[in-house]
Amino acid sequence: MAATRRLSHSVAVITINNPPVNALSSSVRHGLVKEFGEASKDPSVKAIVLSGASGKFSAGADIREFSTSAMKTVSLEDINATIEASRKPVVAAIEGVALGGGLELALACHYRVANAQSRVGLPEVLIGILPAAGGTQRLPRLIGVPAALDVIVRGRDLDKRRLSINHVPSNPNMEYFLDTAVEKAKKQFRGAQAPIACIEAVRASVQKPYHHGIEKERQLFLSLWATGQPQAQQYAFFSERNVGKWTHPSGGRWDNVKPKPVRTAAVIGLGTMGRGIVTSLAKANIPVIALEQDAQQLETGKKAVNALLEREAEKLVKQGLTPAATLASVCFTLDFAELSAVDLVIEAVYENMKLKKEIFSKLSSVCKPDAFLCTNTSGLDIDEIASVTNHPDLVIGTHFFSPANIMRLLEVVRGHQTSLTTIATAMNLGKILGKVAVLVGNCPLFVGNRLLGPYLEQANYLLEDGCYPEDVDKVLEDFGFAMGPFRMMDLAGLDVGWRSRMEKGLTGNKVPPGTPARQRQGYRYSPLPDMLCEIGRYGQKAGKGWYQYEKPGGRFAQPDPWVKDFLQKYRETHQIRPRPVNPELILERCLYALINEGFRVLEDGIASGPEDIDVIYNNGYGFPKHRGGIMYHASTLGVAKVLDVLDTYYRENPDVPSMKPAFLLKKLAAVGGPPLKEWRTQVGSLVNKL
Ligand SMILES: CCCCCCCC/C=C\C/C=C/C(=O)SCCNC(=O)CCNC(=O)[C@H](O)C(C)(C)COP(=O)(O)OP(=O)(O)OC[C@H]1O[C@@H](n2cnc3c(N)ncnc32)[C@H](O)[C@@H]1OP(=O)(O)O
Repeated sequence: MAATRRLSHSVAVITINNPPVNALSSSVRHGLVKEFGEASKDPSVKAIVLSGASGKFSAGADIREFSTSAMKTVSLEDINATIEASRKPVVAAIEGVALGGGLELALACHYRVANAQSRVGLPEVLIGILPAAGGTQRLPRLIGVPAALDVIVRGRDLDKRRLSINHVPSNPNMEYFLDTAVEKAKKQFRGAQAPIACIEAVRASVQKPYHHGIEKERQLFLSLWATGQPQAQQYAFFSERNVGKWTHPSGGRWDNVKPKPVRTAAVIGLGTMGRGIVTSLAKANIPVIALEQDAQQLETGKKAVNALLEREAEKLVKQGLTPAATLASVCFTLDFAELSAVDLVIEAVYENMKLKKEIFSKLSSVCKPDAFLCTNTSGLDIDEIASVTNHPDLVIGTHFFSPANIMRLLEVVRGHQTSLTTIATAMNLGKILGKVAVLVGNCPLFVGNRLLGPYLEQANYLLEDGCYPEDVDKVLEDFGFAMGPFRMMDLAGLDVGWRSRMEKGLTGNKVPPGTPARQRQGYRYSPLPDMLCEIGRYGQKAGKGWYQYEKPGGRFAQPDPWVKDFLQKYRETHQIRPRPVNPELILERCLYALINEGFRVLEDGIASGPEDIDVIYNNGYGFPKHRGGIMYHASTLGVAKVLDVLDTYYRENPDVPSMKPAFLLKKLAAVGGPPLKEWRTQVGSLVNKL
């Protein structure tokens, strides 16, 4: 786990060896104590070098040990204190990664040398804790409080090499500076405790001698641990890694099916999604052909892609890096024939089955026979799209999230005939693009958007019952969501859902005459969003929706007196007596709707485990990571409680079928509410559609 070798006569090199990332597990820590003790005692050793095997210094504490008694054995800070106190010079030789406890170890050394490619940082805050092995005390002493806060509170990597691009630390009014940082972190991280604890620990480095600071750091760690947030965030961390390990009932798996290389790609359609996808491919150095249907749209798309690439380049330059992606790696065309040699195509035209089928049929005749054909649909049937091609086994859904060059989530949707190689290639492409790819089954709206349905339905019912959009949004944003449902609808555009409801005959002229306004097929229905669309209130892009904005396309949502008046009149028309709905109830109704649909997705075999749903919702829909995810949250509430609340609601509202408790939820409650990691086994007995 840690071994020493001698260089020349006098230098001892201690190497941490714990594949794959040299995490500082209990046995590594014991190894370090032993090797360091021996090197210190050996009179022939004049200097000690600490390094990591396989080109990685260390990714920090072993996160899997946090919930175990192994944490209580020899502490990293004790090791750090011993290293720092050494009379012999100790040098950290950093390669690859020095993250978290790995960097704290390096900070305790007397000198640090790093190769130019190393990633150095304190990402503890991202898994709900703080750097509690002296990091919050030593880093401010090394680089000053403002720079240290930036690294510790945001979990950012330290700038690679070019110190000249850093601001000179200046702190005339430290208390005010730190108080402001706390206020900012509260707003930015919405309920996450780790960033606040990080700031308080750094405050201790300013106010107190080192050993007091270290004590404070430890106390803060322990109180953070008691909040449950670290456990939730660490679950989210491992879930993101687990979803890459996809499996298929036929026995195909991530580790026994080889992806094909994607050397060239094409994107069809240069609307918002297409532009982002082209940029994402170009950033990953994949030459891409971008196709539009007419010269004007092609030119507009080209300008937009250029602007996105420039923005990406600016970001890299600010970090002291050299941008690789340029417009030169993108070829713009109107001619399908130019797609004849590409390895993979991503269709990103608007959501219309007829159009998508026309495109796929054309692709099937112009592309080479082994080209992978992906559709960026956000919910249409992959099998129907595949049915018009010669090779339905090469067709797969790649559902990107907007803006596609920034959002990390990629839902990879497998059709019934999609081959294992196609799955492996799409999942691998996600990785190459720097995304977290989750394999899901084919059902209307897939996983993420399917869950949105019952959630938005409840949000609309809350307006009918007496709430206003800002009341509902506030509750969900206070819970930690990046955005409440109404701000989210305004951002996405209300017309998207409206068009889909018109196609389904839920609104517009296909609704049978005599249908009650608030009912469809005997079930409760809220026509509120349709009514907004009918008068052009499509959301942000129209300058008005559930809120009003400073201008069309404006971003600053303001409660709109018109909406208040509209809702009051609506309630009067339908003789609804408004009643106060307390925040707990708002939260419960929206969250439980999400959770229940999550259980249905699992029982339908559309997602292979609760972690998959959580990764999708955390990364695509702004669910707060410090709460783990929707399904993780359900497990902390307890399935019995969730079932009880849903049961009560459904008994009182039998016309809202989305709240009828899922079969799997009942099954889990019946077997005593096993821990989340055992849920897959319960799902296993149900039909797997993946
Ligand atoms: C009880 C109270 C006592 C109070 C005292 C408290 C003492 C606290 C002590 C010290 C504080 C220090 C805390 C920490 O150091 S926390 C850890 C901080 N480090 C991180 O968050 C880094 C996390 N890892 C990564 O970002 C990446 O994994 C990477 C950049 C290192 C490598 O990325 P990549 O090459 O893409 O590989 P993967 O992400 O897929 O990872 C490979 C493999 O390794 C596992 N893994 C990664 N990091 C860790 C880790 N720190 N601990 C355990 N396991 C880790 C990862 O899960 C993958 O595993 P696999 O899926 O099984 O292959």
